[in-house]
Amino acid sequence: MKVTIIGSGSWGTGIAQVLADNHVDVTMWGIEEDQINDIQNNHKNSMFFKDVDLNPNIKATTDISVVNGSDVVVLSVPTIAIESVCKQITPYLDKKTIIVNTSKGFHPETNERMSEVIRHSIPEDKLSSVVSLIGPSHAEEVVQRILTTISAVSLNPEDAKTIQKTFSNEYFRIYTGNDEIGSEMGVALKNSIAVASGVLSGLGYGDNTRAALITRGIAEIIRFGEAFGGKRETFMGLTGIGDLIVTCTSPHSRNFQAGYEIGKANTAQIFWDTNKKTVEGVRTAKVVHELAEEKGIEMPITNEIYKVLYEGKDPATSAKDLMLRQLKPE
Ligand SMILES: NC(=O)C1=CN([C@@H]2O[C@H](COP(=O)(O)OP(=O)(O)OC[C@H]3O[C@@H](n4cnc5c(N)ncnc54)[C@H](O)[C@@H]3O)[C@@H](O)[C@H]2O)C=CC1
Ligand SMILES: O=C(CO)COP(=O)(O)O
Repeated sequence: MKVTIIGSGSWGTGIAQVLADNHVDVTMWGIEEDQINDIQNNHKNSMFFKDVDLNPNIKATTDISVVNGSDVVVLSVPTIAIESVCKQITPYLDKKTIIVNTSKGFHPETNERMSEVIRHSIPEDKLSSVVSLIGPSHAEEVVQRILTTISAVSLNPEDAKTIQKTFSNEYFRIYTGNDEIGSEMGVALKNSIAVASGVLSGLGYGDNTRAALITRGIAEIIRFGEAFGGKRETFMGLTGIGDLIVTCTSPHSRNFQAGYEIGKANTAQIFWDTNKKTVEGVRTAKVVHELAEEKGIEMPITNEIYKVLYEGKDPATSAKDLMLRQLKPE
């Protein structure tokens, strides 16, 4: 089995570590020469994981023709880059290939889910199917082989099983699923709630507040996901509540970190002025706000985060407004 990983960032490196540990022939492709050289020559990706030794069998290159002959191609770039990397790899796909999506969010203009974007960007004769490999998994922990479970979700059950077998080992356990809509909605929407979790911590609120946010957050994720065809039970699994918990509670989460700085400063301007990291929940809040308005879905937390990020509302007022909304039964 030959696997190529597109993207040499944080999650691509986590995935490569798992595959190399499983004795899979794995090569990372990336555009950042420093990172690629670091991985190939020093077996490190120091930009993201200073003190972590990578499996020395991970190969890395800036030559896109490495995609040739791959049985599986894993896409580990931010959602804004998915369509363009699909177009870049297409000439080098020489058979029906399983494309593994690991990105969490929506297309920046069409608002499509990631599997939809990939199916629209890669011709049918080069695509076996799309498998979304998603769930609660901070790369910082996976590279250190900390026990992790996530899901291989696909409309093609055979390809989902292939990915399950290829990635599973004693520290990385993969379940399979077929609710593509519910799973991809769950992992996308949790990022905006994680920004809100960081904001609340930055404002100085505590554990009661976070528990309230996670509980009411999953309620609005379910309302939104069901309206688009996701199954309710999916949101109770790894790609729903599982990913919501890890992102809302972990200091590793860049969504949480971004929210924390916004809460501490009591303004999102600090984010727009300084952020250089991949923070998917910010754009997702905009997409979800727009789609929810169109469909008339009640999304109070996401809407407040949208107002903080895009309308200059101060987070302290947002938090109070959420508490003082019309009272209702749970
Ligand atoms: N970091 C994590 O723990 C996890 C991240 N994810 C998801 O994975 C996706 C990628 O995130 P990270 O790896 O964390 O981001 P990152 O910022 O650490 O790395 C992104 C990589 O994509 C590359 N890239 C960006 N635009 C590109 C383009 N046009 N062509 C080629 N390469 C390009 C960058 O050079 C970089 O190597 C996101 O959607 C994120 O939500 C999912 C699970 C865990
Ligand atoms: O999706 C993730 C963990 O499951 C990573 O979260 P962040 O993008 O917030 O770091």
